[in-house]
Amino acid sequence: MPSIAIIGPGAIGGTLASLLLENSDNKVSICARTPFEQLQVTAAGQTTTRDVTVHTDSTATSPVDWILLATKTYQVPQAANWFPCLSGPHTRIAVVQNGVEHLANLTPYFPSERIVPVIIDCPAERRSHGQIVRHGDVRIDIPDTENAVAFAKLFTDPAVKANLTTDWTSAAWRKLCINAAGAISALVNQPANVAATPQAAAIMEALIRETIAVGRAEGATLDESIIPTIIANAAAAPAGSMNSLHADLVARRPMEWDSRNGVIARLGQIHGIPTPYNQMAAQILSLLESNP
Ligand SMILES: NC(=O)C1=CN([C@@H]2O[C@H](COP(=O)(O)OP(=O)(O)OC[C@H]3O[C@@H](n4cnc5c(N)ncnc54)[C@H](OP(=O)(O)O)[C@@H]3O)[C@@H](O)[C@H]2O)C=CC1
Ligand SMILES: CC(C)(CO)C(=O)C(=O)O
Repeated sequence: MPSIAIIGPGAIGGTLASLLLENSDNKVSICARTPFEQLQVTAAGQTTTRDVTVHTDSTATSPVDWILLATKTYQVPQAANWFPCLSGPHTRIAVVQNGVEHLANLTPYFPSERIVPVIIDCPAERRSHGQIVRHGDVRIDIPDTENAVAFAKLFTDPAVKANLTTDWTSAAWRKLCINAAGAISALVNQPANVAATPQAAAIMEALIRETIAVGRAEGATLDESIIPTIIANAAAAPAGSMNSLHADLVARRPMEWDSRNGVIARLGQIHGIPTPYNQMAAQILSLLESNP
C-alpha cells in the first residue's frame, strides 16, 4: 500500500487527493494549514465526499512513500517545513504546480532523481477548506522516467490522463505560454474571454512571443502556431472563466506572478532576450498584490 501525503489540499491538491482515494490501495493523508474532516469534490455535476486524515502539525506525521506538493509556487519554502518528518531515504516527491522551475525549487530539499515534476491542466477551484470544484478532466504531463510511471500508477480513475513525455521541458513551456498570457485577466480583472477583444489579444500575443523566445533559449521546442490557439481557446472559454491567478487577485490572495511571468523576464535577462511585456505584467501584478 503506497503511503501518500498531499501538502496543499487546495484546488489541485484537493482534486488529486480525491482521485488518489479512488484507489483503495493508496494510504492517503493530507498536510494542511487549516484542519477539516471531509474532502468534498464536485466534478461533472457529481459530488464525492470522503472522510480524510488531515494533519496540521508536521510532528504528527511519519515518512511516506510519496509526497504530492500542490501548494502555490511561492509557498514552497514554508511548505518545506513538512519535508523532514515526511521524508525517508526512498521518499519521492511529485511537484504539481505551474511554471518551469519545479526542479530548481525542490532540489534544495530532495535529490533530483527523487523529484517528479508534474505539469497539470485541470481547471479547478477551492470553494472552502476541503470543498473543491473541478471543471474538467485531469491531464498531466510527466517525464518518461521510472518514478513518473510509478506516480501515474497511483491513479486508477479514468479522469486522470497521464502523458509520459521524453520532452518535459517543451510541455512545461507550452503550459507556461498559456499561463503567461493568462496574466491579462488579472491585469484587467476580466474573465478569460477578454481575449476576444483585439487589445487583449495583442497583449496576449506579445506575452506568448516572449515566452516562446525564452523557452526556446531554455531548450524547449515551441511552435508559433500555439499563439492563435491559446488566444482562441481563451476567447471561447465559458463566460466568467477564471484562471487561478485571476482567482487569487479577486480573492485578494498573493499571486504567482513571479513563476508565471517574472520567470520569463528573469531567464530572458540571462539569455539577453528582451521581455518587456512579461516584466511589466509581473511588476503590475506585484503592485496590485501589495495594494489590494
Ligand atoms: N487551480 C487551477 O485551476 C490550477 C492550478 N494550477 C497550479 O497548481 C498549483 C496549486 O494551485 P491551486 O491548487 O489552485 O492553489 P490553492 O491556493 O487552491 O491551493 C494551495 C493550497 O496549499 C495550501 N498551503 C499553502 N502553504 C501550505 C503549507 N505550508 N502547508 C500546508 N498547506 C499549505 C493552501 O492552504 P491555505 O488554505 O492555508 O492557504 C491551499 O490549500 C499552482 O502552481 C497553480 O498555478 C495548475 C493548473 C490549474
Ligand atoms: C490553464 C489553467 C487555467 C487551468 O489548467 C491554469 O493553469 C490555471 O488556472 O492556473
